[in-house]
Amino acid sequence: MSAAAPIRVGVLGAKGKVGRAICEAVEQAPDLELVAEVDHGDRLESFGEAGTQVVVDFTHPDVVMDNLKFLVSNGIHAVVGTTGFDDTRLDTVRSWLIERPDVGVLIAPNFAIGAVLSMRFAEAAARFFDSVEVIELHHPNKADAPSGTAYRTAALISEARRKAGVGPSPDATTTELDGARGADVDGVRVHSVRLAGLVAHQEIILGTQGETLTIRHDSIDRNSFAPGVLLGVREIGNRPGLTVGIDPLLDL
Ligand SMILES: NC(=O)C1=CN([C@@H]2O[C@H](COP(=O)(O)OP(=O)(O)OC[C@H]3O[C@@H](n4cnc5c(N)ncnc54)[C@H](OP(=O)(O)O)[C@@H]3O)[C@@H](O)[C@H]2O)C=CC1
Ligand SMILES: O=C(O)C1=N[C@H](C(=O)O)C[C@H](O)C1
Repeated sequence: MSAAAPIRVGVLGAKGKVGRAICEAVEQAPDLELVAEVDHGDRLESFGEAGTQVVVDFTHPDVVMDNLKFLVSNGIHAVVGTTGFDDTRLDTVRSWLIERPDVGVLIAPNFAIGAVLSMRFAEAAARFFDSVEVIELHHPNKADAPSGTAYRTAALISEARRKAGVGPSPDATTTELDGARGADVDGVRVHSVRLAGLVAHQEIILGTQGETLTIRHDSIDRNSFAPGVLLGVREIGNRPGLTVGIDPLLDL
């Protein structure tokens, strides 16, 4: 019996920090073939010309919607790590997919397995503590703040507390310098640190009577995102429609 043909993979943002790590990981995977590398100024049409089946996008929040629209309308599956997806954007992607029910799109705020688990742990813990705050820490070249992971973490925490009937975190601050208490994301305070030497890190701090719990994840190398991305590349052809987060691919 002959082995299945390798999946033909393209990378958008191929010269970027994460794009480079993904190209390397695809090249090392025997069941995948890197057939197109596209970066700023290159033509998206080269994906079609190369017979690309799945494109991985790690570009910029300002351009990712145009990229996705092109991929979906050309019948190419997409695995997207680029941030900036709020509910409105996700609904727009769903509306494009109605026209192309054969296409799968996976959008994940974080492909690192530890980061996904840390969000789940925070979601589970959220209802047992009076207070919860999120601190995300990244390299200083990051375009967006808060991080996509922090948005997702805050949403999961907020929903878990709402379902359990837990009230807002206590906070008696009446006088503050703008920004001192971070951003309010779904009722959760999120603090963004940008620091040379860092890659991608997040702490969720929970507190209640006489105890605190800190859940911390550190991506110390961008190859931490590769296993989750490759899992998405292998699975997305069998998952038409929109999948948000890699949780269902991990049976979480
Ligand atoms: N979901 C996840 O697990 C992760 C998500 N991310 C997200 O991925 C995105 C990229 O991060 P990172 O690699 O650090 O960023 P980089 O800036 O290092 O890389 C982005 C690359 O995309 C290129 N680019 C910009 N516009 C286009 C375009 N229209 N078409 C093709 N290429 C383009 C950039 O070129 P130029 O610089 O010339 O503009 C650059 O080479 C961010 O949104 C980040 O938050 C990052 C890590 C993990
Ligand atoms: O820009 C980054 O670096 C990262 N972006 C994603 C985010 O905004 O959450 C994922 C990870 O934190 C790295």
